[in-house]
Amino acid sequence: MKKLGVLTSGGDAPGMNAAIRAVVKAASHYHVEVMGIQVGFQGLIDGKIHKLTSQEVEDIADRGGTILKTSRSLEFMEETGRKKAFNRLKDLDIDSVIVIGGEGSLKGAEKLQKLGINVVGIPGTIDNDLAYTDYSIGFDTTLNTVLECIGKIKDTDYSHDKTTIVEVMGRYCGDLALYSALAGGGEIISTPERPLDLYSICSKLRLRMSSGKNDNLVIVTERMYDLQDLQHYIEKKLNISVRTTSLGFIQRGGNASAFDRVLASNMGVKAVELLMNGYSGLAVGMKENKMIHKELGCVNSEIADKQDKYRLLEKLLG
Ligand SMILES: Nc1ncnc2c1ncn2[C@@H]1O[C@H](COP(=O)(O)OP(=O)(O)OP(=O)(O)O)[C@@H](O)[C@H]1O
Ligand SMILES: O=P(O)(O)OC[C@H]1O[C@](O)(CO)[C@@H](O)[C@@H]1O
Ligand SMILES: [Mg+2]
Repeated sequence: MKKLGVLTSGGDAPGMNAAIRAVVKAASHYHVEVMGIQVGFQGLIDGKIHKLTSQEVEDIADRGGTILKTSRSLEFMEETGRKKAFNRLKDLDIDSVIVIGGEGSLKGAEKLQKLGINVVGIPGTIDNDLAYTDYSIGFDTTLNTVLECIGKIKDTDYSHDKTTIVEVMGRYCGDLALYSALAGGGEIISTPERPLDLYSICSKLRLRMSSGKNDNLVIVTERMYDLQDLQHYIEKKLNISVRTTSLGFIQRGGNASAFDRVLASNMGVKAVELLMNGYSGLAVGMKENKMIHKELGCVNSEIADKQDKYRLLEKLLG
């Protein structure tokens, strides 16, 4: 490896900074120069690239967001944009790039690799929607933020005997809702993997109310319902008053959890080591507590099997 570029892309995720730190530290261990590519693939196209020093990343492991900034680049989706990005790398003699981002970013990484750059991807997204890895960087921190918020909502729900609908992020993946419920943060959940229709949500609520539980938390993944319609439907059907909270961007910020920092550190170092050993076109991940790597082409098509987790949930929620 001659010179390494690193970028963050897609939604920011807590732990991305810890991954950047690990990449820079590991590269410096092998005496490889690292260039920080600002603002994701768009910054690469625009040439926003500077040398990243060990000093610059010394104190960033805990910080949420990404010091490199990020973007969703429409231009990189086009071949002409990607060609510009490729030329920027060639001009600066950067032969290898580490892409930290979600499933979209790893698709972008695969395309960059096909242009002849050595590329390794690191999964960084709060959505945890990459099936090849048990966890992506950011998911654990966000899950903890969601649980903290839900805990607060539950206090007021209990005091007023109220039902609340809480909408969490995840794009088309229900993991944030699923794991929140597994951790005791919700009694009724609806996710893209196991969607409930309005009628079923009311039936479940009715059952809980008939057993004397009048403060109930319905946790749903974003983009599944018009929240106002859902609230009004339940209110009318069950003759109760319902509150609705969409947790929004509070979920994406905040200091990275210890888990995410350690995961990011492992992944950052592993990505550099793969490149040092001549590998390319791979994404690093974690499966059953072990670091793994897979071909970028495969990671993008793998579908997650969540059966076990949903079976566990059935036993917990009854
Ligand atoms: N098929 C693709 N080809 C080339 N580039 C892509 C492709 N899909 C996504 N990208 C690039 O990756 C960027 C980020 O993708 P996306 O918006 O899907 O976020 P993500 O990486 O999945 O992260 P998150 O879901 O956490 O926000 C896109 O804006 C685009 O620049
Ligand atoms: O920041 P934006 O572009 O509004 O994206 C929001 C999306 O990003 C995520 O926070 C992370 O992918 C999703 O959960 C959410 O759907
Ligand atoms: Mg995504």
